[in-house]
Amino acid sequence: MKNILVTGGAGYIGSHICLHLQAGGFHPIVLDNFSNGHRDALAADIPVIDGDIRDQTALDLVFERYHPDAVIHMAALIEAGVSMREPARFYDVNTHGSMVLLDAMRRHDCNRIVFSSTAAVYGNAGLEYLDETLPIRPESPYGKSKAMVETILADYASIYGFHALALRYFNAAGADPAGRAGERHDPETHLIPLALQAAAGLRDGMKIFGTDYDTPDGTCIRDYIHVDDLANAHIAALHHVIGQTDPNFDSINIGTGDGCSVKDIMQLCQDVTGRKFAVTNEDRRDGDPARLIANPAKAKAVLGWTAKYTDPRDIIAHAWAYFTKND
Ligand SMILES: NC(=O)c1ccc[n+]([C@@H]2O[C@H](COP(=O)([O-])OP(=O)(O)OC[C@H]3O[C@@H](n4cnc5c(N)ncnc54)[C@H](O)[C@@H]3O)[C@@H](O)[C@H]2O)c1
Ligand SMILES: O=c1ccn([C@@H]2O[C@H](COP(=O)(O)OP(=O)(O)O[C@H]3O[C@H](CO)[C@@H](O)[C@H](O)[C@H]3O)[C@@H](O)[C@H]2O)c(=O)[nH]1
Repeated sequence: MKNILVTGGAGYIGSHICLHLQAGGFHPIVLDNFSNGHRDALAADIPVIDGDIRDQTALDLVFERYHPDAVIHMAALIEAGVSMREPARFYDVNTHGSMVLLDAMRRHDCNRIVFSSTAAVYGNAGLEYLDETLPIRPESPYGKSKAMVETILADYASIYGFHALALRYFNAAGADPAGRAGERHDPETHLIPLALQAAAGLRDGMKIFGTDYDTPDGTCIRDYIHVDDLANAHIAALHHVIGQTDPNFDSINIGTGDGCSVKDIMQLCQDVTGRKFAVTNEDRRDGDPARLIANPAKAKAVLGWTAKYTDPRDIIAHAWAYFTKND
């Protein structure tokens, strides 16, 4: 059984990936500093180290004890909007933290890594679909902090012989279809969980950040990808980097290929939950690209992966089921 170090594994996406790793015959070991994660989001038999990716000593202990065969590196600060006000924290955790981790991997002869990148690296490309051949132009320090890690990984592949794959996720949403895990950010900033809180009467209503974008209804468009599909993509990615003979770096989009506007999501959340809530228009949020929709063809070609959940109603329904069970 292969040992897989999952940094940030106690977070939203990480906890779903751990479920899939265990089901897929891997042995996850989680390193998380619990700045945004939950111990009870993980099965009791998963070793969990409460530590920071910027802490060389903590990393040395983990590598010496568990000798991971590969790393899934998810630990990061995640909110593009916050990064517009506090860039230093994002470069420190996301970029510098990744370098400390990569150097621990080198010290301990572990050179296979799947990295959580983001659609935010594309910025405002002005195109209908985004594919991996486009030049990247991130708008926010968050997107830039991730783009820098992609650049570093490319050099570590060509110079140090790493096998590295960056998965550029579009907007993760939903919850484990069996209800074992879900999204629990506090404070919450993501669109769908906030709308579900509004549907449940836990907040007064929803604000739409920007209605004057160059999109059909004026609100931002995103490609919402089910967290269960995202977790499956990681299993495929892991098999890919573990099976690779020659060192390599590559970036692959993980999305559905379809987009929903903020207004679409407001309506769908009210339809799926059967509850109405107030929606008001606000100014734009800094750092938001108008439109992010994946061309998912490369994921299919290279990893044999495609999204199973293509109807956003299913994504919202799973998130709502988890929310109503746990709140
Ligand atoms: N949620 C999305 O839509 C989305 C989209 C694209 C990319 N991503 C990327 O996916 C990854 C996971 O995102 P998420 O939504 O699950 O976020 P999350 O905040 O739920 O998970 C991140 C985890 O990393 C941990 N962490 C943060 N800083 C750390 C540090 N210095 N050392 C150790 N652990 C640390 C947090 O405690 C948390 O458990 C992130 O890298 C994020 O940038 C997320
Ligand atoms: O109360 C709200 C919250 C969000 N939005 C809008 O909804 C869209 C989606 O926002 P959000 O759910 O916060 O996600 P993103 O800012 O698109 O970022 C997510 O998706 C990115 C990939 O596209 C990841 O890299 C990030 O980590 C992840 O937070 C954006 O246009 C926001 O302006 C609102 O209008 N009102």
